[in-house]
Amino acid sequence: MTLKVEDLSVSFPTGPVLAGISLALERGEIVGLTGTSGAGKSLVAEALAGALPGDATRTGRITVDGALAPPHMVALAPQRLDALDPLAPVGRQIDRFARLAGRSADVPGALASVGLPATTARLYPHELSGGMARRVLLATALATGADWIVADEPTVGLDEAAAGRILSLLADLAASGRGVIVISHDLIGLARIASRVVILRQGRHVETAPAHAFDGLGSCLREDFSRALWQAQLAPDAPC
Ligand SMILES: Nc1ncnc2c1ncn2[C@@H]1O[C@H](COP(=O)(O)OP(=O)(O)OP(=O)(O)O)[C@@H](O)[C@H]1O
Repeated sequence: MTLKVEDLSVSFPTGPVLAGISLALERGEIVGLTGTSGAGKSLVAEALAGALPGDATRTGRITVDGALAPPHMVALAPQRLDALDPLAPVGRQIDRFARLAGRSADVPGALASVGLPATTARLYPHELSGGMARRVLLATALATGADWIVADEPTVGLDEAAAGRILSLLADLAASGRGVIVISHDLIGLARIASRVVILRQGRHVETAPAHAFDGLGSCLREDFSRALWQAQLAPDAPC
């Protein structure tokens, strides 16, 4: 099965912010989405999940195997941890998301699929570590039963070890047959788990590069902008 975004554009009353974005994703695959701050990554995620702000106008097609994707086909694990309701225990929030998607929730199952014990269901968001909160956001997305998951900056604010565990978890989700889009500024992490990385700049598509192009100084990347983005992340002792 293939999820396709074709010629996606988004504008607000203040003007256009995304134009002509296209990407494709297979089940079992991870595609990365990156770009500088404000490039439009979160808006792509929100468009995919049918969660754009009310004053946004969207054009373009989002399809699965050629048919328009119905609501709840793509589940979003949002960037902001405050997307979690501070007044509700984790289990109730997972249950709420599942019901919104018309499913009865398997809360322990959703928690287990992100490597959290069933007892996490009783905790409130303020009792979670950053890594646990990221996992809970993924669990709410998985509880909807969606085959397509968008994780928006799932490792931001985490130390290297916790970020590595989240990336492994996303790889496991893809290995279990889901299609996963991972939005991140961490190109090194993305290149490790994604097959391709889509690069955006100021609301426009720059290039879609295979993961192996993020190597050395990025000489296999097509665009100067992509190379600059990649080189900015290289360790100071990288070969020159
Ligand atoms: N509700 C809105 N009304 C008007 N403009 C908006 C709205 N939401 C986002 N934008 C604009 O759309 C552009 C893209 O925003 P978006 O949040 O998708 O960027 P991003 O690439 O995810 O950035 P970051 O990496 O900082 O999270 C920005 O210029 C932003 O100011």
